[in-house]
Amino acid sequence: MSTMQNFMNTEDPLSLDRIRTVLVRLEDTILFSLIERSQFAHNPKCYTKDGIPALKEHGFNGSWLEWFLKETETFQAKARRFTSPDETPFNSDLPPPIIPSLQYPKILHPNTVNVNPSIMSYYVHHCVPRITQNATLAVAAANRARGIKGEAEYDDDGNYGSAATADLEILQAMSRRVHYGKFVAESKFRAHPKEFIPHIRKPNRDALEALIVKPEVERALLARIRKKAILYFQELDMQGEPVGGATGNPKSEIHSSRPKFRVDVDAVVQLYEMFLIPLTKEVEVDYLLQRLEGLSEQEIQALEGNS
Ligand SMILES: C=C(O[C@@H]1C=C(C(=O)O)C=C[C@H]1O)C(=O)O
Repeated sequence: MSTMQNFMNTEDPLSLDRIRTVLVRLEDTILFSLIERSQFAHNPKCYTKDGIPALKEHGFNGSWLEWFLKETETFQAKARRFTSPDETPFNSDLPPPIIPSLQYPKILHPNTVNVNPSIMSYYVHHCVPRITQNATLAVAAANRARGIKGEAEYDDDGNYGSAATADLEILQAMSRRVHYGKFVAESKFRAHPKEFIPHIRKPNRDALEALIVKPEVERALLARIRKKAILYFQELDMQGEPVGGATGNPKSEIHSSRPKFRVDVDAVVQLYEMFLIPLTKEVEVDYLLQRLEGLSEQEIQALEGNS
């Protein structure tokens, strides 16, 4: 489903149920992109400023991933990706679209909320090492078999382009997911503006968070993510039988009781529980704190009267 269908072809773009279906669909995008990235080793030199010396020779002063992101977002900006209110770029100095922007309905209040630097930092330092563990250990074993020991090329398989392509899919999907919190916040605000306005006028993050948090939705989400991760990540052999799991087939040479997973299931549940959900709530509160900016006292009172 294209971004446009989220806004242009729906009678109620701020229906909380509709917004939540977008978040559910993004779960699949994120999980399958994590599977793609998990095929390649950590390749830590792709994430450090001087990891790939050729970049500086080509005038870029950043990491391989940052270069990949800048080049990709530059093209996407020309193709008007970032005129959509649900896309938030990691780079700021991007060119304008070469074709006219689509006329999206004015749904969100003008805002400057962009938490992509936090997404990038968490992804590079906490996510990549964990989701690439299987491939990294396989590269290390292959290197040891060739007599390469210790630090030398320990967790590098040279797949810098393929790994960065998967990194971008994950980063842009996580960014979309987290910044969708703006639509969630707008929907909740419009439903009960009178409840929110006092805590925006006199900024109170805790009070605003108490108004937006839905523990039952979070519990259901985490249970769903664990089920999806177990289903999507389990390794199957050519016959579609679980690898490493008890198959019940006496001929199977694999009788260990622990199935093998391409990506660590707990890592993905924690990605949501420890990072994506908390950051989405931060985005909701950050957005709400900007929700009255530019409105006259009369406009604010009209909002209060409408609730
Ligand atoms: C996104 C929402 O707001 C909050 C954030 C959630 C999340 O990040 O998954 C889930 C429930 C709420 O605590 C929502 O209400 O759906």
